[in-house]
Amino acid sequence: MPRVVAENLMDSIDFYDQRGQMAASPSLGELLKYVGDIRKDANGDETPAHRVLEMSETSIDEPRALPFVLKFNNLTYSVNVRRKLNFTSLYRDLCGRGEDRTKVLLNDISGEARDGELVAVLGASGSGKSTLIDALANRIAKGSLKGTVTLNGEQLESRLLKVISAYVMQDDLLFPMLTVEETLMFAAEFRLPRTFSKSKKKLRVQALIDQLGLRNAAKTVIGDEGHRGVSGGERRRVSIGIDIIHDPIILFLDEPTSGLDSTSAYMVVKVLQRIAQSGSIVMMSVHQPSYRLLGLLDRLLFLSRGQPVFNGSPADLPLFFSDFGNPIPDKENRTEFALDLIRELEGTPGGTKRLVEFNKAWQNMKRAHNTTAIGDETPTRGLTLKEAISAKYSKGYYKYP
Ligand SMILES: Nc1ncnc2c1ncn2[C@@H]1O[C@H](COP(=O)(O)OP(=O)(O)OP(=O)(O)O)[C@@H](O)[C@H]1O
Repeated sequence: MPRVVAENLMDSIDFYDQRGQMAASPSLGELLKYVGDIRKDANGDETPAHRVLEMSETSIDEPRALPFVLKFNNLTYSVNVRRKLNFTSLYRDLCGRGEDRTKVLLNDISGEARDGELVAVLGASGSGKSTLIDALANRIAKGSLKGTVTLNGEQLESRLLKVISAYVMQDDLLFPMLTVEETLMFAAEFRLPRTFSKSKKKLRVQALIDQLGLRNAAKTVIGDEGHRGVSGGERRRVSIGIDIIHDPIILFLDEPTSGLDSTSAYMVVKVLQRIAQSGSIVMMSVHQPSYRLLGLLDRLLFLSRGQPVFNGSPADLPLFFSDFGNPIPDKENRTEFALDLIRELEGTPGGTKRLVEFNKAWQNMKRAHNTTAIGDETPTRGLTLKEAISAKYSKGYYKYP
C-alpha cells in the first residue's frame, strides 16, 4: 500500500544551527516551500510548492534510494591583500598609485560528491583545502565567491544549506564533566525539533552512539587536562556526533584527523565512512592520509595553490599519473607519491600548470565517457530537490518512531 509522507511533518520541524541557535527562524518545511518557489520562478514550473509526496513502503526501506548529488563548478575566490608598509608603498600611496594585491585562493575548481561517498580534499599546507571546504559550506562572504554550487541540479539557497548540512570544526567546545551520552543528549535537546518527544531523542542518541563506535565510552566523562576522560579520537567522534545529530545530508569537516595518531585517525574516518554510507555526502580536508585511510575514501580532490590537479577515485590515481608520464611505482603510497610530485612541480619554473591542464583534459574525457555510458550524469530519479529532502527526512524520522 502506498504510504503518504505528508510534508506537514516537515512543517513542524524547526532546526537549530551549529551553535545551538534557532536556524534563522524558518522551518525546514518553509524552506522547502521556498525551494519550490525558486523552481517556479526559474522554469515557469506550475507544480504546487507544497505537494504531498507519495512513497511506497519498499522505497522507504530501500537503502540509498534517494540520491543526492552536490556539484560545484568553476569556483573561484580572490581576496585583496594589503601590501607591506614600507617607504616605497607609502610613497605610492601618497602619489595615489597605491594598490592592494589580489590573491587567488581558489582558481576554477569543479567537482562533485554523491550521497554515500566520502570525499577528501588533499594538498600541501596553504593549497586551499580549508578555503574550499569553507566555500562549499557557505562560510565565505557572499558575492566574493564566483561559480556555482548545486544540489541535484538546483542552486542551494544559503538558509536551506544551513539546515541540511553540518560543519564540524577542529575543536568543538565540550563540557568536561558530562559523559559522552549526556553530551549527545544535551545536543539532542538543543538541536532536534521541539516536537520530538524525550524518548525519540533518547533513541536518536543511542543510535548515534553505535554509529560513532562510542558504546564502550558512552558512560565516560569527556574530561580535560585536569581530569582524565575520553581519548582524543573519541572526543573527536563526540564532536562529530553533536554536529550530525539532525542527520544532515551534507557533512563538511576541516581536517578531522589532525592531531590524532594513525589508529585514532583511522577510526574517525571509519565513522565518517559509516555516516556517508547511511545516506550523506561527507566532504573533508585532510593533510596526508595513510595508506589504510586512503582505502576508506571514495573520491579525492588534490589542490595545488588553489588549483585542482587531480579529481577522481583513489583507483584512478595509477592510470592518471601513468598517462601524465609519471607512473606510480608498485608498493608506493599513492597519495604520498602524488603529493611529492605536486610539490616537486611547484618548485619548477612552469609550476603545476601542465598538471592542471592535463587534469582538465582528463575530466572532460571522463565526463564525455560517463555521458555516453550512463546517459544522465545526475541520477535524481525524477525527484525535485524538495521532494528528495522531504523523503530523506521522512525516512530518517521513520527510523526513530
Ligand atoms: N583571508 C585571507 N586573506 C589572505 N590570504 C588568505 C586568507 N585566507 C586564506 N589565505 C591564504 O590562502 C591559502 C590557502 O589557505 P587554506 O587555509 O585554505 O590552506 P590549507 O590547504 O587548508 O592549509 P593547511 O593545510 O595549512 O590548513 C594560504 O596561503 C592562506 O594563507
